[in-house]
Amino acid sequence: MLTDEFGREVTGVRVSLTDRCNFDCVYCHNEGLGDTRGPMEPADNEMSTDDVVRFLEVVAEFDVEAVKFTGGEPLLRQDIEEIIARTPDEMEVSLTTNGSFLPDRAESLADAGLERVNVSQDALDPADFAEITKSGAYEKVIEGVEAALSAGLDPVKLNMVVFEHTAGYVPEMVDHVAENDGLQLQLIEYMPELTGKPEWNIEIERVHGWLAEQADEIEHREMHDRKRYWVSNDGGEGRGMVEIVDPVENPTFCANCHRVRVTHEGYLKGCLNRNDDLKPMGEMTTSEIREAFRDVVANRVPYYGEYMIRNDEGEWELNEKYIEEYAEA
Ligand SMILES: Nc1nc2c(ncn2[C@@H]2O[C@H](COP(=O)(O)OP(=O)(O)OP(=O)(O)O)[C@@H](O)[C@H]2O)c(=O)[nH]1
Ligand SMILES: C[S@@+](CC[C@H](N)C(=O)[O-])C[C@H]1O[C@@H](n2cnc3c(N)ncnc32)[C@H](O)[C@@H]1O
Ligand code: SF4
Ligand code: SF4
Repeated sequence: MLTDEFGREVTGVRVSLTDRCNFDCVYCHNEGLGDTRGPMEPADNEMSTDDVVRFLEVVAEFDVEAVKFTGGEPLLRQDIEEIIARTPDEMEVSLTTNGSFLPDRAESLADAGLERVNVSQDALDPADFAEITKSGAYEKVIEGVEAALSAGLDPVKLNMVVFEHTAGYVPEMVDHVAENDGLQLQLIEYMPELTGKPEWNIEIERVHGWLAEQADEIEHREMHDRKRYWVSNDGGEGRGMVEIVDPVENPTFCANCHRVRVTHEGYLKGCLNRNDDLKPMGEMTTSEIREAFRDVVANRVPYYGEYMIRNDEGEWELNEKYIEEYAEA
């Protein structure tokens, strides 16, 4: 297993399979790659099936235990079942999707070897949902979640970005997962770094505080040091798990980050928030990919706490000293 200079073992990879998407969510960071809008047809710049599989075979040699497929909308790729089926057996496979294609694909994805799925769902009302996602596919997403449960994917996590537009929907989403077996909720702190609009931020500590009052059990996940709250619904007959993903300005989160990313164009990327460490794998041989992966791991830094530091006024800013050293290396 490879470990970076900050003692962080790399146990997982996140592979973006496309930057195309059929939604246009107002908050979208597109895994650090900019706009998802554009043609929906397969694009020439996307990694081929074989290249994705080759990369996974290389990282399996380094004992990487898990792969997450994401995007853009990963289910716009028609070969994702093949990619999953060809993923090395020892790796856990998960997927993050907007859910709109799951009604037709959940079964084939599970048959191919998908174990679990995260579905983005920011609201329980079609009009609210449409306002955030700029999509009328609410019913498809609800059907998609049902299809994922019926296909045996476990758990099915609902991803909800908590920001100004959605903060008021948190209690009903918590009740929703408590009432429905097999569902979990991930409340994701809105990240303004790549999208602008810092005015949409809400204080995630208030959500932690509210959940701590509701919860009958609180756990810590090793990954990112995330907190998990077990909450019962209003009537007390259901119980659900709510995890908070709160990376922003959180050195503890970054200190427990164990993932390397790959862009849809096949660039290795050490951190969601950085684009200055990209390494293209396009023309590389397998042994060159091995070396490039070692390099990216060696150059990983916790984004908050090293690449970004607090200045004398207590504000976050780029650590010029670190960047100079990094540029010289
Ligand atoms: N800054 C940062 N944000 C992350 C990271 N991992 C997840 N997030 C945020 O959480 C969102 C949802 O993550 P998912 O792709 O559903 O997966 P996950 O929750 O990280 O992983 P699992 O819980 O293992 O399924 C991401 O798109 C990011 O906005 C990370 O390593 N760094
Ligand atoms: C970029 S999307 C890609 C996968 C798929 N299209 C989806 O929406 O689930 C992955 C996750 O990032 C989250 N996300 C996107 N922009 C974000 C932002 N600015 N802050 C926090 N999370 C964000 C989405 O809610 C989604 O759960
Ligand atoms: S569905 Fe996912 S990739 Fe598409 S716009 Fe929304 S968050 Fe971004
Ligand atoms: S270092 Fe921090 S910001 Fe970068 S990917 Fe890891 S957790 Fe996210």
